[in-house]
Amino acid sequence: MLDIQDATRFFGQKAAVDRVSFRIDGPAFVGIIGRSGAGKSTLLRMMNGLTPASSGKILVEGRDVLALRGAEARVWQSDCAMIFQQFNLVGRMDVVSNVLHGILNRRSTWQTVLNLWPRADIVRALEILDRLGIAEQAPKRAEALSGGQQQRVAIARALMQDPRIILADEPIASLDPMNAQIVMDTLKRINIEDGRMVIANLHTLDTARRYCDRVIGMRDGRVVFDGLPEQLTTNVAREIYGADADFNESATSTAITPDPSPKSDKDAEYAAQMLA
Ligand SMILES: Nc1ncnc2c1ncn2[C@@H]1O[C@H](COP(=O)(O)OP(=O)(O)OP(=O)(O)O)[C@@H](O)[C@H]1O
Repeated sequence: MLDIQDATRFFGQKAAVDRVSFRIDGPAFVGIIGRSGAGKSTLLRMMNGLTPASSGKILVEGRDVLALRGAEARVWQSDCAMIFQQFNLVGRMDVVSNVLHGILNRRSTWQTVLNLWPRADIVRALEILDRLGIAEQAPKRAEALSGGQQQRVAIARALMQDPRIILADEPIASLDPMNAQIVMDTLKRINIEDGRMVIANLHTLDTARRYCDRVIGMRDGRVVFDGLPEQLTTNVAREIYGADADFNESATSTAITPDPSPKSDKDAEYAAQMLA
């Protein structure tokens, strides 16, 4: 379904992404790991057209999405929704409007300016929020929510697009362990229940092992590992990170320790559901 062939991106003389090739056939949950500057974000941004490629192809069902322009490129962008570390919500806007922004490019300018949305779209946005356990937050300003709740709103906004692929760039890097788990569980659930492919840049090995069907390791713009989570041994990780013998995995851990004061009862309830 997704076939990346020699994807390359130069910034000046430096190849941030250097002849990356891999293929993902089904709706897998794929993690991309590697140290800071390895090229993970650039690769994800190339996939959905935010960063143009210098060369290479990204074929989706045989069509090179790197070559798409104008309306076709926008259709592709809504087919592969992106989630960011900093959520990228409009903080002063209410939650449901943020979710509706997922389909902003399907609206006319005057409808957008007047903030007019068809009832069916509003109902769908509320249904998605309900599915993610945050329906009661719908009328609140996005900036009033906890980080974990904001990331779930960002996931809801992505789902509003009804994408085939969700690209998540360090989706839990700004979250505490409990909220990180809720967000990862949410992405996993969407992957399994909806059959949407998820590709997530992750900075912690235990998260990659726990949630991913496949892990891709990048170093200096190149793919240096592509395998199953159980093949991601400490030695392999050391190679990917270019670390020396005292490389300590626990430094990258997001292991959950019981949180005696969850941010809200709803969060705790949602976590319990997810963990059940
Ligand atoms: N817009 C840009 N202009 C110039 N150089 C860039 C730009 N974006 C990324 N780079 C460079 O490309 C390389 C890869 O960066 P990238 O952000 O893709 O890495 P990363 O693995 O996602 O790292 P991090 O985890 O820190 O985000 C880095 O050397 C970075 O400095």
